[in-house]
Amino acid sequence: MQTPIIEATGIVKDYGTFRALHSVSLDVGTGEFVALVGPSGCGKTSLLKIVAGFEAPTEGSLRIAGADMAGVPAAGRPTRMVFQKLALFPHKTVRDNIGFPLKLAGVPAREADERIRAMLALMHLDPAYLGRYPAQLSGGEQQRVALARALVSRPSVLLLDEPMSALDAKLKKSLQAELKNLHRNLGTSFVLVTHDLEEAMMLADRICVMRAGNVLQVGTPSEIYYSPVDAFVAGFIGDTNLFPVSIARQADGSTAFRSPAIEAADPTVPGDRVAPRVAGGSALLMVRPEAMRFVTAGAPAPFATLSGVVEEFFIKGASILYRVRVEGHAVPVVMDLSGTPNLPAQVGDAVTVGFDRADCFILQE
Ligand SMILES: Nc1ncnc2c1ncn2[C@@H]1O[C@H](COP(=O)(O)OP(=O)(O)OP(=O)(O)O)[C@@H](O)[C@H]1O
Repeated sequence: MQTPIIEATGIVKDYGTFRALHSVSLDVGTGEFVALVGPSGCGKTSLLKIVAGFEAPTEGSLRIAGADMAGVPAAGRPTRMVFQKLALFPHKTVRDNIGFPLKLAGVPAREADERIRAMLALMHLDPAYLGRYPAQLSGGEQQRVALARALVSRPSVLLLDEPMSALDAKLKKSLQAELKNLHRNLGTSFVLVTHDLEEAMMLADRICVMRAGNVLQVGTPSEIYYSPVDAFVAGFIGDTNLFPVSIARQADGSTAFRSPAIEAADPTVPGDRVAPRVAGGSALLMVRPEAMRFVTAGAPAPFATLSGVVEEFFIKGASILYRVRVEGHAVPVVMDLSGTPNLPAQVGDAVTVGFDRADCFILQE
């Protein structure tokens, strides 16, 4: 990570007797894009509001750009926040909405006009919109105006609280692309709260997974997806296979596993394919659905196999999702379609499913 712009250390937040954040620590690098994800009520918005200065932490320290933020009001911080629910002034035009922070800062009219127009162009909004009121814009356009207003004062950090959740799928896609471009071009650090995991994976340099007021894991999308710290993170970030196994750690750092459903000549995985907290005894063997394949005659033998019967399948455009019943469990298998209409298996077919050692990861139950 580059030099941190945000350093949140041991942040506790109590609302009355309810503790919403339990000693949360998170650093965000200068120019970095971090997504906060986690189930509803886990404390994402509380953390964002503490960074923005809309809530004070009960305990802990927050530094932004090296300065302690204790007692610094929201307006005095180098941060701006964009909310899920639009916070545009309904009775002000687009020009006055975007220009509002500049007016507060006493920026001369001519410079303000130039900056407002530059923001409009950056957000791909027509200058003819300057005289319109928010109600005369689509939801996506309103969010672009809200982004323009947040960015016009050139903050070091942009805080985004589910800015796209009220938009339809198509608008959402275009605004996501816009955000990615903005981030690339501006050098501003972004912290995005989102429920949409695909969005987090697509946009963020690092993802912070929270649960019940705690940070469970912070990592790149690939670390979170392929090396989750526990079964909760694994299941939260995408569909996955979690096979119950009994394990024994070996002297050389590798781990041997046993499962009645899985056949393998040498059932061991290297130490780097085991989550740090895993001890011995029972554990879960994770294999992502797209790392599983049907075993066919003549193809190289996989590391391990399971036998079952195809229960159902769904064609999802370029790929196909199979659910294979193995000893009472439905095992998801996702494969790319080869471009032919011939499917690799039909419902009711007996199949052998295989996967490679490099695609295994062992987690605590
Ligand atoms: N002002 C408040 N007073 C009392 N409790 C609050 C207040 N704000 C939030 N909470 C509680 O704190 C917890 C965390 O809320 P927060 O809004 O930070 O969660 P979240 O992860 O952003 O949730 P969501 O994804 O649903 O927006 C929740 O249980 C919520 O009910």
